[in-house]
Amino acid sequence: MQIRRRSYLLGGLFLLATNGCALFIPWLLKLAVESLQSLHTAPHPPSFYGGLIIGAALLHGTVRVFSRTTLLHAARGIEYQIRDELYARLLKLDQSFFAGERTGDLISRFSNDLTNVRMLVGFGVLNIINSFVIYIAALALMIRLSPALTVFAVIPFPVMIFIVKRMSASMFRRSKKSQEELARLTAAVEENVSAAPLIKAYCREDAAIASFREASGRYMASNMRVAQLRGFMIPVMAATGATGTLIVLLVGGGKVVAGALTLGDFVAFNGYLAMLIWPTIMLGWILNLSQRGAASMERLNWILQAEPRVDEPAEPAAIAALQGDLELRNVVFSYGAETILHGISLKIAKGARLGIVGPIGSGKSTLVRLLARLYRVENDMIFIDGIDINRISLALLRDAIGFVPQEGFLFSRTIAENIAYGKEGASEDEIAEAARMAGLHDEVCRFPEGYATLVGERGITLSGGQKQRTAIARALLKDPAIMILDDPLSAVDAKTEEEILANLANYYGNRTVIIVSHRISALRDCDLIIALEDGRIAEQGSHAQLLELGGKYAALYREQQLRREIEDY
Ligand SMILES: Nc1ncnc2c1ncn2[C@@H]1O[C@H](COP(=O)(O)OP(=O)(O)OP(=O)(O)O)[C@@H](O)[C@H]1O
Repeated sequence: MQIRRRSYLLGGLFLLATNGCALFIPWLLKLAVESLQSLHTAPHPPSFYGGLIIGAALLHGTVRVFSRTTLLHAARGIEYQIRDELYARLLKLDQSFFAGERTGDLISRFSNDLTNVRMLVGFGVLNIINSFVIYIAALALMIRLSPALTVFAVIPFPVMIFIVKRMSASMFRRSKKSQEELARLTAAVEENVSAAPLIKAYCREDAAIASFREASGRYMASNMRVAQLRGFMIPVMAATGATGTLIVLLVGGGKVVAGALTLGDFVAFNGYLAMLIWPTIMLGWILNLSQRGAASMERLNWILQAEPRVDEPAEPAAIAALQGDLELRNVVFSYGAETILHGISLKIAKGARLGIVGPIGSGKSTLVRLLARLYRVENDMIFIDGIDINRISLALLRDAIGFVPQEGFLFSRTIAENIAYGKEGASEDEIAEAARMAGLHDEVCRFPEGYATLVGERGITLSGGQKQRTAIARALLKDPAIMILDDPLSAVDAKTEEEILANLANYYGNRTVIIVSHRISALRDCDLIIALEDGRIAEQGSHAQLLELGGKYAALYREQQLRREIEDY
């Protein structure tokens, strides 16, 4: 990450100038008091120093604005940069990463954690420099005015350092816990908003409110623990700082009365001591900011350093495009400890159609996800055009595949924009043609605003079947060499599914097509059908061959036929 060194350097210089002006003022006060004490012998009248004090104060205010804006802008710049890098990294990560994460937690890293880091690199840095400069300079000037009085003034400092040290570890733990609770709360909000219809349908509002209240209570309690500690720290710091002032007033006042210290020096000394009070109070705040910032940076680094399990090939095969010749050689796969696919081998020639059928959880979706390399595939298992899939650049591979998942995602945009997502700059005709092939066109035309109808949160809610067909149209528009349809019409009835698939058959041409479906009627025309069972190919062949085999496929077909006849009747 590029740190904005120039801005920080400039901001630092402005801060030095700001502090220079501030430190000059007590010294001018000293000279003003001395001039008041000896009106006739002093080189300048008190009004002269009064004018200088006003000038220094004005300059101080002006430079202060520059110092703050420069440093705070730099912090905004860093925040912007980290946000960009986070987003880019998220887009690089694959399904295995997202499967293990809660969306709300990721969102909270983008909002809350990023704000904490910005506060640290902005206000935090600003106050650290400020405190450092003030401490060094004010102490040096105090020593110059009266070394003995300075010793009395700094008596409370070891106490303060002790308090800070004792509390910092505890503050870090409490801050981190509070951030984690906020992430959980964000995740709960996100989940409950998405699941609102489900919660209502099952009359679980009370339970949802109770569990949310519990999460919210935990967040509040963790924040209270942070606030308690901070609330304790700030007054303790302020009190110890004020003790210094009290000691100085007692000892210094005595010195002035005894004639061991001039009134001007005493006034200036108090001015410098007063300048130490604010940075001392800020010490606790800076500490808290650093702890929060460090904890947040740790959470952000966790994303920034996450490596995709599906990575780009070190030496991609030098090919311009894929044709769609597929071969699986003994494909084995597991998400975790349990093996999901056990040695799947098959060949699908370019332009052929493969149908996949099988009971729930038999591994159908897993198999097609691997073909699009959505999960990590071992070497020498999947080949496209004779090239190991791991040697094909991800952009080329994904470009060649039109993947329609079981639950297609729709953006909160118009139907046209959702379909056109498959092809940048698609014309209206192309969009309508894709929708027509997906059996969606007529329904879209019936919407008052046609293709300009907004869907999702800001617009109408499409039915499950309409959503699925929008996703199909999007994939069709992409014009891929390999089309993968993972049970894309489960939300429409068998007859409509057949009609749409028959329509799509005109489009397939010499594309390689893989269709997963629970309904055998949807796969009848495939060149090859595999019946999966527990991650293994139980039966394979054409529809006719499988019927002839008289196995599970044939039994399932008869059952589905019978059910349909009953439904039709
Ligand atoms: N992301 C995942 N992480 C862990 N396990 C998973 C994941 N996705 C699927 N599984 C498990 O892998 C097995 C196969 O799932 P898969 O979705 O491939 O089956 P399927 O045949 O497509 O089922 P369905 O007909 O319900 O779509 C199941 O036991 C499932 O629980």
